Amino acid sequence: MTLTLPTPQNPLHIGTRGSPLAMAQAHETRARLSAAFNLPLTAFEVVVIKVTGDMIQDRPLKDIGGKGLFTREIEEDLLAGKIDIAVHSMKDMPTIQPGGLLLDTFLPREDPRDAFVAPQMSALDQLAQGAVVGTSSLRRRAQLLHKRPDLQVVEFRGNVQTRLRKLADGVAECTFLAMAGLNRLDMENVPATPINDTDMLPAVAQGAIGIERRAGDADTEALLSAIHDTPTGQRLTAERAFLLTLDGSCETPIAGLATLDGDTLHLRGEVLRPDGSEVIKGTRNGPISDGGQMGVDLAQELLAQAGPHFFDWHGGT
Ligand SMILES: NCc1[nH]cc(CCC(=O)O)c1CC(=O)O
Repeated sequence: MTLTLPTPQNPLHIGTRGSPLAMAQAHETRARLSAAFNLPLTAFEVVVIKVTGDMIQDRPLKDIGGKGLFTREIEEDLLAGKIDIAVHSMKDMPTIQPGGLLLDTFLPREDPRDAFVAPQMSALDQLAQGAVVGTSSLRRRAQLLHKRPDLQVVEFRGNVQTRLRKLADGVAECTFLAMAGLNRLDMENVPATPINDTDMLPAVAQGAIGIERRAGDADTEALLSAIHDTPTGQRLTAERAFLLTLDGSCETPIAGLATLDGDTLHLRGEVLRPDGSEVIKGTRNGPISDGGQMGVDLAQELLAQAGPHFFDWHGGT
């Protein structure tokens, strides 16, 4: 079977959200595909798709329906053939894809850590008693309150640029962003300090870009296999199995990170009560090929420790 390559006359359509970070990720995907097959950039066309999550900026995500809001329209266009691939931040992706779609291509992972972002400070312990911190992430909020119950957390939605503007306007004294986003947008001028993953365990899949395709589209499958990063895929297999077993939704603060050392995969995971009052953590080490099962096992261990009432929280505030 021969592979039909895209051409400027018949380009491959790359679907993405329109945020600056999403656009940077789509253009990175395009550059990698063009380089892998020695094709002109014009053999790939970036198609911007409006998604509900980007249009509603004034309400917390958990009130308007959570993660799927950033992907539904894009996945519909992919299934309808309006685009051929969709580029996503893996941390925003549900663990199960709609029928007919596969999400199994990953670009080399960026720095998975969170960054502490504040104009005058470089670490959390410099924040005064009772300081106001801005984040819309339930995970970051719970992790912060666990360490510093004195802090006041205010909702901070929007893309990287919006959040930096709120910080400049004095809405909060600091905020938290993924290092990956800052690096991909070349924002060296942002006052950001990476936080050790031992101090703040990142979200599952943070820093990883995933590319979704239609099942059965053999040409696209062959194209994507040329830019897939196997180590990133191995790490995400463990982290996403952990998330899936915990049934992670936007309402449950969950963190997880896998790292590789030779043939060994090391997985750390934690679940928190949203108010930060309790954290349950665990680790697994094993052969890389067991990553998925290690994710399941670790999640089951944490669920057993948490007991039936740990997750009894349904927003309200
Ligand atoms: N939820 C928004 C989102 N999705 C992915 C990233 C950052 C890039 C990444 O983790 O790949 C961000 C912004 C942030 O958390 O600062």
